[in-house]
Amino acid sequence: MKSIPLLLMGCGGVGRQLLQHIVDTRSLHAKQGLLLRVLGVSDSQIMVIVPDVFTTGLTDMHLTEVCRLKSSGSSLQAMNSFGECQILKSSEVTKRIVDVAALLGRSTGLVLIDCSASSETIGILNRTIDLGCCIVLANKKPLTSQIEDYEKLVSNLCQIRYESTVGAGLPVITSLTRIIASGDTVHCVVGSLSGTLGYVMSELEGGKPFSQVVRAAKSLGYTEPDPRDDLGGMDVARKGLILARLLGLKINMDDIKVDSLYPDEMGPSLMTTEEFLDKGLPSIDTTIAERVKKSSSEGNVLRYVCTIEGSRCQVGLEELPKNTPLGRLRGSDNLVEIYSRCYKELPLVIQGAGAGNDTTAAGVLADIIDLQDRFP
Ligand SMILES: NC(=O)C1=CN([C@@H]2O[C@H](COP(=O)(O)OP(=O)(O)OC[C@H]3O[C@@H](n4cnc5c(N)ncnc54)[C@H](OP(=O)(O)O)[C@@H]3O)[C@@H](O)[C@H]2O)C=CC1
Ligand SMILES: N[C@@H](CC=O)C(=O)O
Repeated sequence: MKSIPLLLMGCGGVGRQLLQHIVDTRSLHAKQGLLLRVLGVSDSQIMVIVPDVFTTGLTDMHLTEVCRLKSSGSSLQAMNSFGECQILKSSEVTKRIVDVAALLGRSTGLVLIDCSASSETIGILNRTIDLGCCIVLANKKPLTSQIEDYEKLVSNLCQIRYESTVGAGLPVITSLTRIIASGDTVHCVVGSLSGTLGYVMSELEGGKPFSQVVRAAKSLGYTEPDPRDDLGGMDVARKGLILARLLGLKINMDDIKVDSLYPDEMGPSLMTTEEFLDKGLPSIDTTIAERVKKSSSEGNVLRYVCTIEGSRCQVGLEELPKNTPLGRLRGSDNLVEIYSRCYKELPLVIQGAGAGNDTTAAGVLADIIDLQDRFP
């Protein structure tokens, strides 16, 4: 049996669902000769880790308890009632991850998984890569900071997978990587890359208030921890930047034109997320409803579109005819059109659920399995 040791950073909606998928697919993976050995799990405060990282892993009972505690809002500290686990404070976590990476990187191998929504993980991901380990990301932030960090992270493509950062479980990165590897030239990528904004825009067409549909998107697990990341266009811009960099553009976030759906005075430095949801959003319900009504009266719909063409990447709200592929999009579906030498008149189209814990965690799990040849 091939054993793949894993360390997971981030135990929110996606991280917990990943643990659940790992437990649920034990017999499937055993038939394929694979054992996913979860050595440790961390959130922003605590890491739970096995003392012997060479041979053991957290049991399925441990993993289920981690999910139960985090879902109920409890601290992972309560895992200390399981004698077999070590509990580390956040100040001790980085050192332990690096120690484990140094021990396992060039022996059994290790996959460090980033299901956090933090930009603080960049340093540890880079050090882990240097120690010969693999990384799998759902978190877009490490890939969308300065170009030097991005180039370091992707310097050895055998060690990194990040499919879920764009399109959740959809094969967007894989498809583009294959097209590029074949020598085909990509001229343009255009699409709706936000499950949240896709859901919000199509629900608004039914006349529901903006504030209500944003709350629904949050409870369905589509939004970022702070939905302003979605509504302000930053989350789509990050996905656009990841795709643009994959296409070879040496650009940073500052080079992307981003349209926001909420005004500056509702920004994160001026109100909390709860204030934004309770007071900020309802105050713009009418403005947004009028915008939707106006576009509908002209036979159009509003869609939040990302376009990468030449050296330009831009994201923003566009009025599109109802009867176009993007105009027909419903719910959290993403749609990506890739125009290249081979896909010239008719693009390669990738469409499907683009957000949600289940599909995102499935994408992360598939990335882990895709790395299996790196393990002895
Ligand atoms: N939901 C979706 O549809 C998709 C999500 N993603 C990405 O997946 C990631 C996770 O999303 P989601 O699960 O919804 O987010 P959540 O906010 O539910 O979870 C984030 C988790 O990360 C933990 N965390 C924060 N900082 C750190 C840190 N420095 N080290 C370790 N853990 C940390 C948080 O800890 P604590 O619990 O203590 O707060 C929390 O457990 C995000 O980056 C998101 O962009 C990508 C594609 C789709
Ligand atoms: N908040 C994101 C989740 C996936 O990246 C979205 O709505 O698409």
